[in-house]
Amino acid sequence: MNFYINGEWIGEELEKTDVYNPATGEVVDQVPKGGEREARAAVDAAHGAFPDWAAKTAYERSELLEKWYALIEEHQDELARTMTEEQGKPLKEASGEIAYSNSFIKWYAEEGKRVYGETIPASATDKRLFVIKQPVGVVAAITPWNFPAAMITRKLAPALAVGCTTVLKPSSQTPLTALKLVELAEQAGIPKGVINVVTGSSSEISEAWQSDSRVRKLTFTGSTEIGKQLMSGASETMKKLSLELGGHAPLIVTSDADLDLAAEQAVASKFRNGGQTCVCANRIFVAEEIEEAFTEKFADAVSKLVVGEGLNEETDIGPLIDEDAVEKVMEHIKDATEKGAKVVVGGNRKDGQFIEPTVISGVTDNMVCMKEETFGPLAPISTFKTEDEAIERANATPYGLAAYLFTQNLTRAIKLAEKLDYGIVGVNDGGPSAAQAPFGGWKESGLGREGGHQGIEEYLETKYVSVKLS
Ligand SMILES: NC(=O)c1ccc[n+]([C@@H]2O[C@H](COP(=O)([O-])OP(=O)(O)OC[C@H]3O[C@@H](n4cnc5c(N)ncnc54)[C@H](O)[C@@H]3O)[C@@H](O)[C@H]2O)c1
Ligand SMILES: O=C[C@H](O)CS(=O)(=O)O
Repeated sequence: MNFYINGEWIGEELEKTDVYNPATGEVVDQVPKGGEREARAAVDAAHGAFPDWAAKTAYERSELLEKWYALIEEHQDELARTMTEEQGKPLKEASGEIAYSNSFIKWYAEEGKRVYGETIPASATDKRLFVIKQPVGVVAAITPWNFPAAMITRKLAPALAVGCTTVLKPSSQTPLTALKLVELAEQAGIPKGVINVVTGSSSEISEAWQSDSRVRKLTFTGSTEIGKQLMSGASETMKKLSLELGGHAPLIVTSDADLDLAAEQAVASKFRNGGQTCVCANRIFVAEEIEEAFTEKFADAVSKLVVGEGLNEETDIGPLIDEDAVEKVMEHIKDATEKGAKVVVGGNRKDGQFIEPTVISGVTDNMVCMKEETFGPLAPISTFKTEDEAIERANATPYGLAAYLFTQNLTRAIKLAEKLDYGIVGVNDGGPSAAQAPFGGWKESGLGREGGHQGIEEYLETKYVSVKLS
């Protein structure tokens, strides 16, 4: 597949990069290896298209987003298959992600029509004070491999809804889903230059965009390490920033939790996308008096998860994205067991890039898996004696994206949720993410929000207008 700049599919003449199927190692397709020249051409296109796109009414832009939404619905199966082939997640999850990604388009097609300003009572009779909201301008978006559709529409939908134009660099490991989404945007009639996609050298492309003063917003989803680099680069031209970064979610099971629900939701949170999800439960804290009962239920459910190629209907756990990811998970397991943790389920690497869904118990905070984002199918269980201990340990991390809490006591739920230093807290809910709600992290998990009415503010500038009457 080629990439898309100013309404043209180009890149045929460029060197190509292979896109691999992580389940089989086979080459699925190739994409052009773009660089600085293509990155600048994309900004030229977006900058040129901005005035006309911003001048449309929110209703006109909404109609085009709705057409895009309808085409994605129509092509959901094809998109899901493409995602599974390039990212590895089970087809049922890929279909779910397409629907989730499309929900952002639907939500922001409407939300764009509700960008309100305000009037402010003046302190002088000959003045009128107004606040208006205007689109930021050209937006650069850089996205990760683990959610090849949702991480893109979670940015493009609000940006387009308010009149911004965009340049996008998807992960070089999973560019095909992004390119197919943009094919459908073109078919929907979204004008040339409004969406531009470049595949290729991350550093060359992002450096070109960071240094270009015409790019007024950088929105990045990925690791905290890269996010910090981009934050620094964006400061050169004072771009608005949205950073959706790494997570290290605690999942706390209190003594009065519904253990069947807690086990079910812990499996859902931990093993979605094979654990390669920023809001996955990474550390499971269980009240010591119910450790045995919870671990039995949780381990029993984990032992039933089917590992295999994502295109097989019965698969629950697909491959990890690459060899580095496999080695990281196996290192976390090795480190923990060498320090005294016990393998309750799994623990072994299978052929290729597959790892058995793994549960370890007797975990202590000196183990690497309790300090670093594992990003794979490893569930470490550690016990706690008091709620204060659980909260203190849960918060003892530079990350602050998602946290989970299981209790049947409403007062306890509210009080503990308020004490967790995280941007997202699931109470008896392992899957809180939704287009209508603000998704984002505290501390080193990021800046800004995606989703909800908060998510549209990221693409708007506020302007205060003071009128002195004659
Ligand atoms: N908070 C969230 O919403 C969220 C969502 C998904 C993933 N993540 C995080 O992303 C990470 C996994 O994704 P990943 O491996 O793709 O992350 P990554 O940071 O390695 O890459 C993310 C994107 O940045 C690009 N990139 C890599 N190096 C770059 C550089 N030097 N300059 C500019 N761009 C560069 C990559 O090509 C990719 O497109 C995990 O830490 C996960 O927690 C966070
Ligand atoms: O991996 C990160 C995604 O943002 C997770 S979610 O699908 O939005 O919950």
